[in-house]
Amino acid sequence: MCTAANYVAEDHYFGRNLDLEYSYHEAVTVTPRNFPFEFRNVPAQNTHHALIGMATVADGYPLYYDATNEKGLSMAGLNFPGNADYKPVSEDGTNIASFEFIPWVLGQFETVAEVRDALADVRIVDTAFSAEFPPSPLHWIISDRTQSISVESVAEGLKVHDNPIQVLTNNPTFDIQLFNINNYMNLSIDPPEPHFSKEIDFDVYSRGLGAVGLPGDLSSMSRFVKAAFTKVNSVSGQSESEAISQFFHILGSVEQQRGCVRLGDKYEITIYSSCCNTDKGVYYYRTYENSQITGVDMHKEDLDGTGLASYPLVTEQQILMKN
Ligand SMILES: C[C@H](CCC(=O)NCCS(=O)(=O)O)[C@H]1CC[C@H]2[C@@H]3[C@H](O)C[C@@H]4C[C@H](O)CC[C@]4(C)[C@H]3C[C@H](O)[C@]12C
Repeated sequence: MCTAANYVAEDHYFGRNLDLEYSYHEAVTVTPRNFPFEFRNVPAQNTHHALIGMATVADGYPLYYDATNEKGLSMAGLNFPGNADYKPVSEDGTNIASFEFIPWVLGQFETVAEVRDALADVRIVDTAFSAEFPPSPLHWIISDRTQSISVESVAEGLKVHDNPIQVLTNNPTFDIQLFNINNYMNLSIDPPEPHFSKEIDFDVYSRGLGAVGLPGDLSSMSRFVKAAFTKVNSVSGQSESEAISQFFHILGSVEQQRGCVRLGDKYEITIYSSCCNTDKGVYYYRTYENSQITGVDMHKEDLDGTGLASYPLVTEQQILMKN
């Protein structure tokens, strides 16, 4: 399971939890403007926007999980098993393999509106990157400072949904996730007013009673509601430190603790949580065992270069002893 969110304080932030029971040796990876982005069925982008995000680099190619470009456009792929349906390559339209979708979008566009227009012609195709990396069943959230869309390649074709909550989790399809929010419209950050009955003397005995009924389990639909409630009600100061802290708390509201979701002999955990300041091009992350925030600044790299810069995750706990 995974959760992604888009958030605006003074600056614009985008990030995600990657929830999984294993790792693909992901690293924070900067792709500079002149790294040649090759695509299997459409022309290469030899010059493009620079990107920063989390990727597995395979055969010199950045397989991005989530990324932001230097214009602030951001995108994340989340598991969508049983629903993702990629198509065979066809003569017409723009055929983009699932593993190419993030670089193809972030390489050339600046806003969600531009992406939405371009997607009218796009087919997500079932081409594998390699035998080792077959297509993963994904759907995507694409965000800029003002709006988000969810993109789903399903049996009926490519669906582009407005995402007014600006959160994405996993199954089911996004239209159902959004409809399900209706069931929680009574939740509130304020103390509840008794509507149950005039005959009963209710006692507001605890803080937080306005949100009784907010799901706390780790299923995808529940995480969507929990992350949505936390994010849309989030209040943070405008400083970088306050905004990042708040963003990690939003993701923390739906993180996975080892032991709560069993998958055979393993447990799903939040491998990393990320928060990219898309205005400044700084990618922050924490890992399951490293609660310290680590950052990589794309503007410290040679963005006019041709080579990838990849920073393996710092996964060891950093403890500040005071005596
Ligand atoms: C599994 C990851 C998503 C995490 C997630 O949503 N888990 C929930 C599981 S579930 O809902 O409960 O089933 C996804 C996100 C990005 C994916 C990776 C990226 O797409 C980059 C490459 C793409 C290649 O085609 C496959 C390997 C891969 C390296 C992908 C492996 C895997 O599918 C990743 C890591």
